[in-house]
Amino acid sequence: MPSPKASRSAGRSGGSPVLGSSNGRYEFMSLNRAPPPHLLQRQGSDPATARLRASESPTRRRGSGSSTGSTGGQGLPEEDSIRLNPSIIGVALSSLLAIDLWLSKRLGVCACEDSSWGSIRPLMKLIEISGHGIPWLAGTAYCLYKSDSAAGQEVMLNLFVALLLDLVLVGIVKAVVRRRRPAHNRMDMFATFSVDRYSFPSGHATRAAMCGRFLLAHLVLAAPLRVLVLLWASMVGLSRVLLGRHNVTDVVFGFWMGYCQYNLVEMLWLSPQVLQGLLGQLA
Ligand SMILES: CC(C)=CCC/C(C)=C/CC/C(C)=C/COP(=O)(O)O
Repeated sequence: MPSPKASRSAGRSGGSPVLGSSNGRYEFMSLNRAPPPHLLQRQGSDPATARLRASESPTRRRGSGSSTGSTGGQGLPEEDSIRLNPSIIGVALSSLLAIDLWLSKRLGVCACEDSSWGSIRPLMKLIEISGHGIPWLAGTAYCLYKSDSAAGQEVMLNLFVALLLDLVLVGIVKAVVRRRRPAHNRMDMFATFSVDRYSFPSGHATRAAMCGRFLLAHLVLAAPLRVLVLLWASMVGLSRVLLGRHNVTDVVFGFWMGYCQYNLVEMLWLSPQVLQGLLGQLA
């Protein structure tokens, strides 16, 4: 008389779904266990699964052939189940990057004058300049010089330091990641550093997010102006993709990085006492 286990196996080979039911109950396959042969056969016929399996570690591929024999189907060694995860993360990352490249190319509608939205390229370039480091540094230095209140000087000096910090941090990440700008970008940007040939993250997006938060937190602005700040920051980010300067992920990460940079600025905030010391040393 066949054992219940044997009859379940027989039922499966008779065409039950991959993660289907036997005796009316669903079964789920552990990632740590080698799949039964009938599942391997099915997976091999599915191109997506075949790609997944091809990216598995050699150890796992070796193991899947012998594990039922050597371990009696009890499972693979711990190290093998750990190695499976990076391959899944790898597939997820490559898919995200493929979507990113495809979407960014489609959205790069102002990349040159004869692009589909090429007529608004000058407007996008104006928005680009509004988020550039030089006008921000020059404007902040001017306000610092003109400010006659201690509170105003404190805010402007901290904004100036924040802008310098942003340039340094973005420069470091760009130099480490070294992601090329999109192929459809025309490198006709105003005043760039050598690291600015790299695109990850968008320096304009980090600046827009950080300065946007800074202005909202430290300037007393009426509601329409607060909305304008948010709109400006969003437009700076969007214009990077429309101009073909960046991929979408460069801008999304840039916004996140700028948001976090503002937290850092708050932590490192230069107090009036420190300021007086600094100004005293300068004088
Ligand atoms: C005083 C001083 C060191 C000024 C340097 C300002 C400068 C050249 C900033 C670079 C701004 C820039 C072109 C960033 C690149 O932005 P992405 O959004 O294209 O990454």
